[in-house]
Amino acid sequence: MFRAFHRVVSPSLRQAQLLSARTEPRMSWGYMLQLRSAASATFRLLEDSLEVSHGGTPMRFNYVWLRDHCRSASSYNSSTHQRSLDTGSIELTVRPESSAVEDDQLVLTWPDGHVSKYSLSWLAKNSYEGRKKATEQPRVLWNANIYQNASISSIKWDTFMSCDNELKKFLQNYLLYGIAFVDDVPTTVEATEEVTQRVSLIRETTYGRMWSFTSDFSRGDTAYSQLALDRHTDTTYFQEPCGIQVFHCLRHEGTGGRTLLVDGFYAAEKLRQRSPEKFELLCRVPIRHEYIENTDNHRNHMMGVGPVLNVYSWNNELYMIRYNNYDRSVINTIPHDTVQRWYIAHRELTTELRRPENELWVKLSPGKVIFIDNWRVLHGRESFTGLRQLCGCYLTRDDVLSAARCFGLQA
Ligand SMILES: C[N+](C)(C)CCCC[C@H](N)C(=O)O
Ligand SMILES: O=C(O)CCC(=O)C(=O)O
Ligand SMILES: [Fe+2]
Repeated sequence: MFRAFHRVVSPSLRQAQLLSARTEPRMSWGYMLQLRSAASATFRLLEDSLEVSHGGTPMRFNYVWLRDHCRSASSYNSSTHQRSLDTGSIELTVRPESSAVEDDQLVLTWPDGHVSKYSLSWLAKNSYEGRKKATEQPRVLWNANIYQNASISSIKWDTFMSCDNELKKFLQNYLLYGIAFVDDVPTTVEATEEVTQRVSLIRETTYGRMWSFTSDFSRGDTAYSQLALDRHTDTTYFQEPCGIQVFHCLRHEGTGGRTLLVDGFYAAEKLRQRSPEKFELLCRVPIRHEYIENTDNHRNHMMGVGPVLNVYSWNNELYMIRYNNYDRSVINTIPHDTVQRWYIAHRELTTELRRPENELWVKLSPGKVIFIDNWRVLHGRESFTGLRQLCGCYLTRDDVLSAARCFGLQA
């Protein structure tokens, strides 16, 4: 917080300070407010924005933005956390008529007399310059060793269902690693449904709400066979791929059938380090995925378009990988010279994803429910023999993240 004295620099002094300003943008009007305190900050009113220097990089706040983000009672309803102000009514050339510092707040008075107040901590937290350097979601990227050495304590059904602290612990694991387990779950579809509803809402898809399947070819997809499945993310053919995949193996009388898990972000970050331009290409080139099903009971034609790697534009942080070589459709969204470069980049990512040291193999035994971040962690399976029954569902990502945030976790 900044409880401070301030000093309004007189217009004659302003010129001098202007000249001494190093590489800062031209300040053609306004004046400087100086705050001296433990957290000292300097405010400068520039042509089109307010500049706040506080510690490191100066932060710039556009004037329309400042008016738009006014938290006064007439501009913002703090009980619904919604904006009341009509942004369309703000003059796009608006500038504060005067400014002052009172207590912990920067006070701007607009030409129509409206007064807006902003605390330094609020400005710092909401600046672009701050977000650019910050991480949206802290994660521990892993290969098999890293994950195993983390020795994450197991979460048990009983306490998970009754104790909020266990749920919080589970969500923390899930956010950090992109996978989390609940053990000792009764081996029924109903109990699996209950355990997932503790976390989020179920996302109903063409496969149903809760699904339970065996290798009976009941659907037109390789998942419904005994064949091995290479690492992939699911529902790449949705415009928004499902956020979370839940698996519970209710029974398996036979051999094989282990589950393969690979942290897609670990592999992608390796690619970013080794070949930034290949990483960048995979972020930029849109690829189509498709699911075409034409069986007696099911007719579907799904299509989703998006790059293999997705990063936030402001901080380049990865937030989604779409990787499914089975469901990837015809590439016709890029010119031929880019196609070759895309295959090279895709090959290097594939090589990373296939390194044996990155593979975490687990045998899902009845009672063990796994939650997989389908935007980050790839899954696959070993071929198997015998009767194997797997149930599970997809969850909505928004609701999982919301649950985590309500516990105060960063998500
Ligand atoms: C999970 N469940 C068996 C219901 C569906 C499997 C979907 C398989 C599809 N190829 C994909 O990867 O999205
Ligand atoms: O059978 C398995 O273990 C998983 C199959 C699969 O990839 C899926 O259902 O999405
Ligand atoms: Fe899958």
